[in-house]
Amino acid sequence: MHKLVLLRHGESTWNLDNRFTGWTDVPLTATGVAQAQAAGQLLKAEGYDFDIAYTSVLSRAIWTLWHCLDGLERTWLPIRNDWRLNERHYGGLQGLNKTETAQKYGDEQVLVWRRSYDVPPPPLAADDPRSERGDRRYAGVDVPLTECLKDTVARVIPYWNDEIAPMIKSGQRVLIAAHGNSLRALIKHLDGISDSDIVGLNIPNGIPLVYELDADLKPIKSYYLGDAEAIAAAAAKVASQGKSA
Ligand SMILES: O=C(O)[C@H](O)COP(=O)(O)O
Repeated sequence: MHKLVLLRHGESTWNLDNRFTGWTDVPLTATGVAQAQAAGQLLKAEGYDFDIAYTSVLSRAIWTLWHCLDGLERTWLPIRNDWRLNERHYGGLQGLNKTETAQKYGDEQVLVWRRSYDVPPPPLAADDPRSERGDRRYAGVDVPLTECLKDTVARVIPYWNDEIAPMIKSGQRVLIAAHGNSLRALIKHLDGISDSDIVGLNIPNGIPLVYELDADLKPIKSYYLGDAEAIAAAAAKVASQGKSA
């Protein structure tokens, strides 16, 4: 049996402001730092240890991983960064307030943009100053102008299959610090969640999610570490972020 731990980054400044973030590179808040440290300490207290960690190329996930590894007393572990673990690209919504967007376009439209499997938000124009094209960390990458979850699945799962899954199968204990929607993409794949049911999956910030996997990496069970009520409340809060009132 293998154990895989998934961790959504701690609260970011744009989580706090309730803004669509996507590939925008925003920092953690003090709360986000504390969540990441606490996640590491909790993992340590529960007896978890790791051999390698994966994260995206976005600072909020990277710092979450660093603080978590600090809490775990494992700052020396090897880390692999890859853009394919980045948050889903939120297109022209990046930077907009989620409540204001719902007031303008309606709750239903915002739910479609946030949670539908195959409807992307409106794209950024290629010359929009918000575009990450030209950012040197993406040299050689066909930087998207928007993505639906299906597009995110199409980059996360090849990375999982080619890089992370073989590592786990070889016996390495893996920690992944990533983002709400890149983790939703991975969880959809692991748990075989349908395109319609994935709409209801919301991942709270900074709480370790453990997957127990069989030899073929099929989930045996999965669970968050920590207080179940607080975790359910945090997930419900994420779900409601795109509502007009
Ligand atoms: O990119 C963002 O805005 C968040 O990290 C995830 O947002 P969502 O829960 O609205 O998809």
